Amino acid sequence: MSNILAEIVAQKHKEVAERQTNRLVQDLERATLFNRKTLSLKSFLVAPTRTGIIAEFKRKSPSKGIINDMVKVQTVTGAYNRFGASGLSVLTDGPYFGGSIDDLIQAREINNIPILRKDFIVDEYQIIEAKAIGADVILLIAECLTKEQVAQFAKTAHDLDLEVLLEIHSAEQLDKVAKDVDLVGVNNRDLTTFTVDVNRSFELAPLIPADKVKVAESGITDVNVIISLKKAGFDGFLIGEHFMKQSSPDKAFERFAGDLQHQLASL
Ligand SMILES: O=C(O)c1ccccc1NCC(=O)[C@H](O)[C@H](O)COP(=O)(O)O
Repeated sequence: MSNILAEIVAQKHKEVAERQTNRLVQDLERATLFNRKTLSLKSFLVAPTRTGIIAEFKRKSPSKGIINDMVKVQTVTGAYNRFGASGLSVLTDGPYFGGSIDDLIQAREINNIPILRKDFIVDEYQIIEAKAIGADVILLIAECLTKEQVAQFAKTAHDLDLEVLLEIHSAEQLDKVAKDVDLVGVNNRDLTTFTVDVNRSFELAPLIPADKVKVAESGITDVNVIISLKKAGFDGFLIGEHFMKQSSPDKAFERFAGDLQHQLASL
C-alpha cells in the first residue's frame, strides 16, 4: 500500500471506531434516508440524456492541497446534475479531502441522481452509514482491502441495495473483482508519486471482466479523452479537480458537458 493510503486507512480505523460509539447501527437503521429507494449508477451512466460523467465535489486532496474551499455543495452538485452528470461523487472524508457526511446529505436533499459515497471503506459500519445518509453507491479501493473483504463488503452493500464501484490501480488487483462488484474503476493517479496517466485506463480496459461497467478515474481534463475512453469500452468518467479548481465549478461543468455533447453529436 502507498504511504498516503496506509496513513489514511490507519486514521479511518480510528475515526470509524469513534463514530460507531457515538451513533449505533440501530440508530443508522432508523434514519429516514435508510429506507429510501436507491438509484442505479449503472443505468444513469448509459442513459441517453446523461453524459457518463460522475462529477466530484472535493475541496482538497493529499496531492493538491486546497483545491476550492469557497463553493457550496448544493450550488455545485445542483449544476452538475442540471447539466447532465450521470452521478455525483461526494467526498465524506474530512481530514484529507475536507468533506463530510453533511456534504452528502445536503447533495441528496436537492439531487435525484445517483450519489457515490467517496471515502475509504475499511469497516461494514461505513456501508450501513452510507445507506443512512442517502448514498446509492460505495467505493471500495482494492489496494486497501483483501480479496475476502471486497467480497464481503460488496455483498453487504448489495443486501442494502447499494451498488459497488471497485477501484483498481493495477492488473494484479483484478483478482479482487467479486460477484457483487457492479463497476470497476481504473484510477489513473499513482498514489505513491501522485502522477496521473490516463494510459493506465486504456491498458487495463481489455482485462476488466465483460460483465462489469468500466469507469475511468482521475486526471481527465479533455472531452476528446472521454471520446477515446468510450471507444475503449468505458461508460463512466470520474472527474473532480478539473471542475473544482475553477472559481465556478458549476459553470466549468456546464461548458465541459456542452462541449462533450457537441463532440458526441458530430461523431
Ligand atoms: O486525489 C488525491 O490526491 C488522492 C490521494 C490519495 C487517495 C485518493 C486520491 N484521490 C481520489 C480520487 O480518486 C479522485 O478524487 C477522483 O478519481 C477524481 O480525480 P480528479 O479528477 O483527478 O480530481
